[in-house]
Amino acid sequence: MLTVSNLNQYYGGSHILRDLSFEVPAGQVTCLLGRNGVGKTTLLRTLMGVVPAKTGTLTFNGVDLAHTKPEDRARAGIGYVPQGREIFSRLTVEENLRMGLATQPRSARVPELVFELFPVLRKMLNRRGGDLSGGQQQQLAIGRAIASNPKLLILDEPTEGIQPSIIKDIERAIRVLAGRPAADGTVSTREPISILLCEQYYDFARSLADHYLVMERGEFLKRGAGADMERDKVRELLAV
Ligand SMILES: Nc1ncnc2c1ncn2[C@@H]1O[C@H](COP(=O)(O)OP(=O)(O)OP(=O)(O)O)[C@@H](O)[C@H]1O
Repeated sequence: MLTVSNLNQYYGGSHILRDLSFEVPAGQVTCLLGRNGVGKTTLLRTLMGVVPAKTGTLTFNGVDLAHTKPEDRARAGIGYVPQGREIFSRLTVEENLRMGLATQPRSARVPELVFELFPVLRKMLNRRGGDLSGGQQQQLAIGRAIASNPKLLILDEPTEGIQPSIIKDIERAIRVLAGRPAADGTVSTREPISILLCEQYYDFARSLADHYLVMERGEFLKRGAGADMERDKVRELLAV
């Protein structure tokens, strides 16, 4: 479980994250929603240590990570799929996936799970990242994060600019990772991964969320159970 307390973040003089406290419960899907520019990406980058938090505490499974580097957080079991994917366009798919093994023992190999979730990546192992479609690159970015064997996976708008068929694949992958039953009723025997999913696509978030958080101007405007998103009129809160 990830526990965040009184987190504050600034860009220069702008107060971007305002005293945020929340939890990402183990083995569940927590969706972070909010309009453009409210601070979602800044929050995820702060959780990952890409930008250091100004104040606040952050513990992951009881370990204080607030003053650690991104690689330490990755080593602690936090995987990150950044907005815009940030794959290496000149490296092959296989080399990109192997980047995810950087925090693993030398003998580690790309887990079979990556190819089970995204079979297209196996077919394209020798292609350069830059030659893949946007949707395939998103699958590669998620695959790379899974290769690091995370206990918590943080995804920043994985559906942004992605075609519907690949959105379906990504949704299915998140379900499998979170230990939900597949369409045929089978359930993976793997330990479920906790998911923190930042999204603007309401229906996608709604279909996956155990919990939701709605952000506005660096604060949480509303939070609750995924099952209550309709009742709580979350869709209206995201409308421009
Ligand atoms: N590196 C930066 N330097 C200064 N200001 C920034 C920087 N990155 C983001 N901001 C500003 O911080 C605020 C929050 O941005 P952020 O990207 O976290 O929002 P967001 O909710 O993720 O939006 P989006 O959905 O568009 O990515 C915005 O006003 C943005 O202009």
